Amino acid sequence: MLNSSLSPSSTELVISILDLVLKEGKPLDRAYSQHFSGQQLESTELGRITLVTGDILRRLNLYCYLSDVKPEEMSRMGSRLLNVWHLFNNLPLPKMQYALKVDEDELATRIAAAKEQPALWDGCPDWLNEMGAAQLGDRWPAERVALTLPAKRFIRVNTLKCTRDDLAKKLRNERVQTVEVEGVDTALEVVSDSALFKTESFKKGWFEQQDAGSQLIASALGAKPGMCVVDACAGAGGKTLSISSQMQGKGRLLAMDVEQWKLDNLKQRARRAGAHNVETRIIASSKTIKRLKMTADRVLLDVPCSGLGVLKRNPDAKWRDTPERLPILVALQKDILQSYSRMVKVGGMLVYATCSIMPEENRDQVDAFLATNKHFRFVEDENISPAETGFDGFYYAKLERIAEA
Ligand SMILES: C[S@@+](CC[C@H](N)C(=O)[O-])C[C@H]1O[C@@H](n2cnc3c(N)ncnc32)[C@H](O)[C@@H]1O
Repeated sequence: MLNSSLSPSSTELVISILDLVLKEGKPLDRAYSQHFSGQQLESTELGRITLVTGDILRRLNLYCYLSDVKPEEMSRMGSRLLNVWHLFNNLPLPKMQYALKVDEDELATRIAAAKEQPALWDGCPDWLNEMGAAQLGDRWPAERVALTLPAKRFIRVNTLKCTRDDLAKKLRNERVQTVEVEGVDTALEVVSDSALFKTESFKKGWFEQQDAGSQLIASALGAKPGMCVVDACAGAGGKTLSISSQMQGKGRLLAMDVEQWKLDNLKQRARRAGAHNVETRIIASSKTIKRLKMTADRVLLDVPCSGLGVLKRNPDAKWRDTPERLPILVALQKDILQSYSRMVKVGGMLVYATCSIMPEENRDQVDAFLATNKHFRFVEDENISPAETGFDGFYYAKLERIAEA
């Protein structure tokens, strides 16, 4: 947490960002770019602003309750919420020109009352608390707490260009301190407060920012040089680039998605990373998939999901989302799994993955698929738990195709 108060101008900036996210529904990353572009802010000050904004969004209902401010009232009442945030974190009040006062006795009463309500204390909306408890039972409270913590910064070494040791040394020379992540060979955790994307190492494509859990999914695919691999929900290619490294840039790696702008972004990243075996293809209709019937040694289905495993990185999502979205996503995941699994050849492997911790999107989907697709066999699965690992939350299951149909 901070060891000194925010400056008045940074406090105002936090309030404006919160207003944009909570009143106008802007995703947090876009609200940041809208407010930061054109500002001459030091990277440490940027870090402090994002830290406070992120913490407020991770426990928004708690801070709203403590300050008696509604989320949609930020522009008018946000100064009181920011004052409460400072007091709650044992910091002197920021010296804002105009700020609503806080009654400290009332605040103490509200803190005591909030401590009695675990979901409120952990910044969890009621619908999510009910869903988590229903789906995860005893495991939910620990996950709820873990999703309230700040996300760690992980990077993935691009083994097409360097080793993990080379990268750690080079970053040290650029004043970025890292530590190795146990159990994830390609990951480093960034432990200094440095501007990563301005480093030479980044410009040369030596690393990508990627959560350690996400790196585990790409390696579960077990792609090898010379194979034919399809990453069918590739997005902007976080996992595609990781897979290309595993393949040492040799063989065919087809990255597909329904959104062309994401694939365009992926192409740029692949160029910087030297991932020359990546080919992109838009999924225009079911024919795109049919044409690839039983051609792939490996297929990754990193399906669209609720994102409920990555809430510490995207805390704004839990205040925008509703429980009604889940069944729609579950139906889409089911369709994708059924239809895209056709691309796997006999003896080939399918990895189904999500960035959710909810069984309904994970093991339940896999069990339902296996019940009607006897030509696939279950190999293994893993729940990557934020509470147990400190990573974001993910799930993957590995399925082998054992017959034509
Ligand atoms: C979880 S994201 C993928 C993230 C990406 N694999 C990565 O590591 O950066 C899911 C992706 O699925 C895509 N998608 C949505 N519907 C799809 C469909 N019917 N077929 C293929 N991809 C789809 C979305 O555009 C999104 O990019």
